Amino acid sequence: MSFISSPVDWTTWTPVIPATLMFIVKDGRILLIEKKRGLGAGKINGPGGKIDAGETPLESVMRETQEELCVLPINPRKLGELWFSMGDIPDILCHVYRADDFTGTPTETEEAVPLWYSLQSIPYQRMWEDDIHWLPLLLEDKTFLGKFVFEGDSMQWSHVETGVAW
Ligand SMILES: Nc1ncnc2c1[nH]c(=O)n2[C@H]1C[C@H](O)[C@@H](COP(=O)(O)OP(=O)(O)OP(=O)(O)O)O1
Repeated sequence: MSFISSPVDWTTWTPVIPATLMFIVKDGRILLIEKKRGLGAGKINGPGGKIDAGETPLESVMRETQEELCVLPINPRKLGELWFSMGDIPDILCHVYRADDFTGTPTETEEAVPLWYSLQSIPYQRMWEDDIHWLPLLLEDKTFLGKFVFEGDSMQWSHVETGVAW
């Protein structure tokens, strides 16, 4: 089923789970992960995860990137937010960061396999369906707000605006 107008009233939508994503872009390549467990296991994504109680989004994305890949982003900046109405699981608000450098060596952990891709060969077919709607904006250094309605793994509706001030 596809909707022309949103099946969700975003003016009253209330996220349950705050989360983060980090994309490190360096020398014409992007550092992604193959997620080994949890929500989205088997998919390719950026490192990130749920924000712990008492953490800021920035603290969380630094911790998650260190835990999942053993690297620390340098000068991260927030470029986007993703609002996910998920249907069968609690709704997620995800803060999206970009960094252009890092310290450490990307290393496989219990949670993730590090994968470098050239910016011309990002594997969108192995990623969440929404990613192709906003990751190109992040690569252009543009800010964005994406709103997505999912049923299971299937995206039912999407809207992305750019030029958002965070
Ligand atoms: N649709 C979509 N596109 C892109 N990215 C995501 C989604 N849905 C999502 O949930 N995500 C991202 C947001 C988060 O970075 C992860 C989900 O976090 P999760 O792995 O469940 O959180 P952790 O804290 O690492 O997991 P546990 O430690 O609880 O296992 O996916």
